[in-house]
Amino acid sequence: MKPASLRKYRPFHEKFDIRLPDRQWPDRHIERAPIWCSVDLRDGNQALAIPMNVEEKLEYFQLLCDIGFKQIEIGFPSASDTEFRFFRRLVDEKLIPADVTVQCLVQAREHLIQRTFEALEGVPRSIVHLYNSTSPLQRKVTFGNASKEKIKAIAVDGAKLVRKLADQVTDGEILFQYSPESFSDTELDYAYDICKSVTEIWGPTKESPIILNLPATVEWATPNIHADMIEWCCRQLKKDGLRDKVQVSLHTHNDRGTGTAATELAILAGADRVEGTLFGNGERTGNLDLVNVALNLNSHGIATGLDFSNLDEIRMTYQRLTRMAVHERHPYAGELVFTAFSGSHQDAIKKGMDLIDSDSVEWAVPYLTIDPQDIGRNYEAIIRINSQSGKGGVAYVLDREHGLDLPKSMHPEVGGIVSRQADELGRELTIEEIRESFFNEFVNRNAPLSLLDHDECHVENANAEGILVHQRAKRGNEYGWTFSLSHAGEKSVVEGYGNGPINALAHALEKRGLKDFKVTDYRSHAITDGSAADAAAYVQIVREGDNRSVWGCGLDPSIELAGLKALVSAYNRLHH
Ligand SMILES: CC(=O)SCCNC(=O)CCNC(=O)[C@H](O)C(C)(C)COP(=O)(O)OP(=O)(O)OC[C@H]1O[C@@H](n2cnc3c(N)ncnc32)[C@H](O)[C@@H]1OP(=O)(O)O
Ligand SMILES: CC(C)C(=O)C(=O)O
Ligand SMILES: [Mg+2]
Repeated sequence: MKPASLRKYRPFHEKFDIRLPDRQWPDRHIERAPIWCSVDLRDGNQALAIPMNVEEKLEYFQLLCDIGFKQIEIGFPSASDTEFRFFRRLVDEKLIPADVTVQCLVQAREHLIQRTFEALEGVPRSIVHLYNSTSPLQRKVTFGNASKEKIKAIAVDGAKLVRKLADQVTDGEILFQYSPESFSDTELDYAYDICKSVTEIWGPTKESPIILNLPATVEWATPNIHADMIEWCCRQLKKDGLRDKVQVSLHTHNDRGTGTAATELAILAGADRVEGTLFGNGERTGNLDLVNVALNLNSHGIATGLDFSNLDEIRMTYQRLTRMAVHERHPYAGELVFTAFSGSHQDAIKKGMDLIDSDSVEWAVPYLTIDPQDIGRNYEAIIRINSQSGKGGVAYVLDREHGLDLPKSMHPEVGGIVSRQADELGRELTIEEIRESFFNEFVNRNAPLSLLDHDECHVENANAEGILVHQRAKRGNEYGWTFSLSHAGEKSVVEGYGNGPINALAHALEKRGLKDFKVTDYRSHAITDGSAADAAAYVQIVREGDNRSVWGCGLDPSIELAGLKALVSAYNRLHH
């Protein structure tokens, strides 16, 4: 026997008896974006503890227009004076762009419909969105055991009144939309029957279609059931010769956390239009997040007509006006969604970003579904360093932020030191702290050994004509340098020979009895980030005896001196 806490919920198949064995949606692909309609100013606004005031709604409306929405549900003008005044401000101050259609929601009730048409005076083009609730639960609970006929009559009477008042409008075009609210738990054939009756009253044509909005007012079921319901309705419309006269619209909520999935599957099932809000604001767990669905489409190369290239700014405006927060892990918009802390993710992202930099057209960076730059995010935040981070991430930050392109075999040594520091501090390190940690440990170290000066050695030699000329001192293939050194406070000037200055310095140290190492690796590069130093050099030495290897780094405007400083740094790290 199930516990009472489970017995009170009915199994899926008892609650949703939808039979569609030859469903087509699972094998389809989304090939183009739906028509978008923002319901932020209505469904979003009605869910706020402090609904937006008129000025805030005006700013939000502008934001939606800037993003590119062409259909915007601006509110419920018959519901309150604020709603009415907001709408009139839009109309009277001519704030509605010519290519934007505003939509007004109204319950199928006479006085509210009348008032809505008063608000519509002088609007060039609008959608009157009529609704009434249809599910068995709402019929029983909200409407006191109202019969199916009675509920259908509410819709039919409302549709007739809307038709009549629209016919009297002479200064604007009125489009029609009907929602059987609570469609998601209404008997399908009954919901469709009401929709069909409303459609017949409104008499749509191919050129002037109506919108049937089929809301998942509450998300009761899995997304596949929602998709089946939508496909079933689309098929019925086709059978009745209405499919091309009706735009099928989706309006999902997110009670089970699958609003986005439900919408995407229902687009596959044939829907033409999608209603939702920015970042999914709305009743309870919210409406569909339009940003999420649109950017999902973008991530498969589908144009949406919506511009989220400055998503951070949009998010901040949204937060200010709604007083809602967007979670750090919210798809696309969250502060942390393009950030990796963990070592293996950082390693893969760094490798992917390096390849993208060089020659690729196709986005192929592990762990990142889209290029953060598409939505105005920069690469800075992609990799952040804490104790979970690895060498790849540290190298990435030093490279991206400080222009230091460390040799690969140097990464483990640097990564180990930086992530130990993060572990000790028990927190994330800032970009500056990472730089400081690297500089303190690896760069231009000058104790116990320091290089005070260096110069090329020259000698006077007689040329073929017997004239004395000044020439580089040379032994075989090796040139000579003099180095002014200080070791543990003791100064000396030593000559050294080598095929380059680094080997010559190693030779000079050998002559001073300080050489217990071999130079095993060297690389240098120009620094492109415009910092004071222009060249970076990295030298690895290995101690003869215990084989301990260390890297050092030198920074200097002269690439030659940068190399010498790198060797001195490595020496000092080995002898610290
Ligand atoms: C799923 C959705 O998001 S639907 C949109 C919901 N949005 C809003 O409600 C925001 C704006 N709403 C409002 O300001 C108000 O609710 C109004 C102005 C629309 C209506 O307010 P009121 O008339 O005071 O009533 P209230 O909202 O409490 O409605 C309850 C009554 O309306 C009835 N009702 C609801 N819809 C309908 C309808 N389409 N036809 C007839 N009666 C209806 C209910 O049965 C209930 O009747 P009862 O009082 O006899 O039990
Ligand atoms: C009014 C309707 C469309 C609604 O918001 C819903 O059903 O969720
Ligand atoms: Mg809703």
